[in-house]
Amino acid sequence: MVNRLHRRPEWQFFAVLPRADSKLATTWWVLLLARGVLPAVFAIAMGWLIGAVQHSTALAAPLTLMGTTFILLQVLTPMHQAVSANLGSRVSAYLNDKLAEACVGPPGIGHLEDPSLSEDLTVAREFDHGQTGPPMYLNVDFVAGSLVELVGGLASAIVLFGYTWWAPLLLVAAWTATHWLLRESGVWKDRNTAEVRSAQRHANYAYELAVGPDPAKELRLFGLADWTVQRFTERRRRLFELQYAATRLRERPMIWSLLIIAVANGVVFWSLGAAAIDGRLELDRLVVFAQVAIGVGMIAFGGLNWALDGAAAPVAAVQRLEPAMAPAGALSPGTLRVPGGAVELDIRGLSFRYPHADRPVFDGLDLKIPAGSSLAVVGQNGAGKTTLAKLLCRLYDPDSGTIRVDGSDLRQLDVDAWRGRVAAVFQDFLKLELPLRDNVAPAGAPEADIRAALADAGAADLADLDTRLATGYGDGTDLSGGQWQRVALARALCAVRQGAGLVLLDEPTAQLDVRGEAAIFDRILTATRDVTTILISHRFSTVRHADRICVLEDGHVVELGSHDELMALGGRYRTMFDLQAQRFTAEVDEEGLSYDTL
Ligand SMILES: Nc1ncnc2c1ncn2[C@@H]1O[C@H](COP(=O)(O)OP(=O)(O)OP(=O)(O)O)[C@@H](O)[C@H]1O
Repeated sequence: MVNRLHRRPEWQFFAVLPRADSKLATTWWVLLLARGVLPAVFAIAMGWLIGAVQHSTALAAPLTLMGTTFILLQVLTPMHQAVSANLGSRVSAYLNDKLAEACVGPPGIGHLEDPSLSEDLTVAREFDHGQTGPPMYLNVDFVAGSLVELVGGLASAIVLFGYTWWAPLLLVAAWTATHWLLRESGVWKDRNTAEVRSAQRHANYAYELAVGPDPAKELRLFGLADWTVQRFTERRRRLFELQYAATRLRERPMIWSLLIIAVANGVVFWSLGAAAIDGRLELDRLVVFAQVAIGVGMIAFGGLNWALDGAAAPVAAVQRLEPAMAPAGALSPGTLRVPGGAVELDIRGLSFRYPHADRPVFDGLDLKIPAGSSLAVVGQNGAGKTTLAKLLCRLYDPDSGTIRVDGSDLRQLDVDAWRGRVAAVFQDFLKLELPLRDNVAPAGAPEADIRAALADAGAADLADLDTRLATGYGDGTDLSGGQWQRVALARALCAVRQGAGLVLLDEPTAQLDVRGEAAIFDRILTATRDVTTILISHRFSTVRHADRICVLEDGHVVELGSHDELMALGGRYRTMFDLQAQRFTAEVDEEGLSYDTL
């Protein structure tokens, strides 16, 4: 029972408030309780004043109480609103931190590619985006307002006990019954179903398509602008339909609610009236009890309302994500470190399947890569080349089989220490909105190494090291696709200068022009000659320079050897090479530079 209560999103929301800011949360609760009880105090003060007038006693005390209560009612509301807005912002900041920790914390990346977590990730950002309701800084005030009503209703009920025990019980039961009867129409139920979350995610995606500068080009070019707007509108409409269905008032329970409330109030007010006529209830007490009897109705409008539902859902999503992401992105802990220099890799019986994927990418892969050698990996799209690079970086652990690094199982190595020994350029490499210097050496490196790495990548004159590589900043600039790729290459080459023993290059020259690629590739090979290099590429003009080439197919190595050996073999490699060669002719340009075409 207590556990179930703890798991409720509403509970999680209230538990987060003091964690976000304990002082503000305490102030928020104190103001909330004060605002809640003040209407009942005002009713008592009014009764007191009427009594004083009736009995001609001193008016100063009841008038002071009434005045003070009235002023407090006026003053505490804006104060509470300001505290709520502040607390809401703190809660957002707290949740953002938690979310960032949950995403960045795990050493692997399985949790970020796990489809079962992506919907919660969308809902979790609602406290900031406010796509389906008010954002957190507004919502905390709405929650406060509803709780003030709830406390007000309860305070009124307590005062009503002064009249008789059954009246408050009857009214509280009646007003609470409306909650129960209207629960099907109640917004705290059905608003965060998997269907709603999925609709929300689709709406979010459509929105990002519509506003992002990257998709903007092709959306326009392919005439998809209207389609995007339509998709966004449709998904939003679907979202609202689902929310409406979850929140619309159902007729029958509504009629029952009205009936119960009418009967309960009728009984209480009939009793109050009868007592007043019989002379059992003086006018001053009648005024107080009649006011609080009406006040009990506030219970119906307070508490579990849509604001609390909207505020609690993202909190609950963040709380769910925290424990779910850690195991999904976990890797077995290791402590070993490999000595410096080039590493030897020995892959045996490697099997791996992405979470929730129907089939494995590898199912018994064997491959040995001698220290200091270069290996090119070729194969059709989807053959598993990038996945192999991810496994070698230990972004995932294999399901079975081993990857041995200088004889040690990769799983037994200290993850951070191993990653310090690996340099990689992925197809979707990182573009940091930071100066060129930090893009080349995010963890810092001597300036001479940064400049040398840039020169090796053919980017010596690209920009000043302190130029920020991003538009949207006063001093920033953006680069072309090929220029960015040179920066990513420089980052890997700089890491080699800092002691990396394995370099993974996944289509490192895909965005370079043929001449740039030819000029740069020899320099890359020279810069990486003392380390183990794995090159993934569809460009056979670059692939042929590797010491050995391996052809991946269906998760297995189907051919392995030098360019000449594989050409002599006349198998897959030869076929792919010849196919590409037909489209190229060797050229010597006006400067006498021979493009290394096939
Ligand atoms: N995050 C993921 N979740 C599930 N499946 C994935 C994921 N990433 C890749 N895959 C699947 O794994 C297989 C191997 O993908 P991978 O990216 O390694 O191929 P690749 O050989 O690098 O392809 P390409 O030449 O197109 O870059 C593909 O079938 C792909 O659909």
